[in-house]
Amino acid sequence: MSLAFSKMHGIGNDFVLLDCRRQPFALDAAQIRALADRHTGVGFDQLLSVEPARDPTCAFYYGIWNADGTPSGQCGNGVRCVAAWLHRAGALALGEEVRIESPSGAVTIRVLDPHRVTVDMGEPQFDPARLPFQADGVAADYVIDADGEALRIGAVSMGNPHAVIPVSDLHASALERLGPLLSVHPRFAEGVNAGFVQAVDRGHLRLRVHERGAGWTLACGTGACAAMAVLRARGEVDASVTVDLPGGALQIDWAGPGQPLWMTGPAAFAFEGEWLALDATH
Ligand SMILES: N[C@@H](CCC[C@H](N)C(=O)O)C(=O)O
Repeated sequence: MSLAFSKMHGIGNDFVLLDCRRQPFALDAAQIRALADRHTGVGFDQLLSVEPARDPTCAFYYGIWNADGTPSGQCGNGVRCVAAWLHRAGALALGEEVRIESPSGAVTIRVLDPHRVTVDMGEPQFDPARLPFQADGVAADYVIDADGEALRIGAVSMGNPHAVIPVSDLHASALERLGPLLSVHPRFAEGVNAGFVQAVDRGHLRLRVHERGAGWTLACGTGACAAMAVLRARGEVDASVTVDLPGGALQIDWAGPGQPLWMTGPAAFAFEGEWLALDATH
């Protein structure tokens, strides 16, 4: 048996997207890892499925799995690709605002042009229990032990867990060690996406993210939302910020508590394909 797929990316964070609107998603973790293999499979940071909605107020549901086969609750670059894919499939008009359902709840999407999408990602959640992150209560920053080193981090959920670490040098060699170490830090019971952020000015950030389940990626959409939200909650950035990631830039807008956060950026098609090794993985 074979599996038809679309290969897409959002500023270099790459995806295999499956059309599961008529047949249910049926891959197990071993098959996801085989499909994710960049030498013997197709290769992706995340696998996305587009499925019928479970929530009647939403038009579709999308599932998210990391390259290591683990599920996630949210994917910022992925949801823009889902929106562009729905538009190309004729299921979403340009400019139409539609709610779609992620594993962590509904978001609202709008396709601005066939390759640019804006998304209401909901309100950032700072309660440590939402990540989950082991801490006594909500704080602007937390000190955690990373291999004997005391690190100051922010923690926020965008539907998935994020640690945000302000740094003065995004290319410091210590980050290569700290990213993988933080992603599996024991205070984050379900792992965490570790974002290292350098503030250029109040409207401009630079960011690198070591993603839970995928490693260093060229971009992380929820990571950009998380970095902006943490610095905005501290009063260090304005309500509209450009976040530069290794693969490109995202626009993040958040007025503050009680308001939704908007993420705007590109979504690109690479190719359509058919994976022929579906049965060979078992
Ligand atoms: N690349 C994504 C986030 C994907 C999921 C993440 N690795 C997790 O496990 O939560 C994005 O663009 O947000």
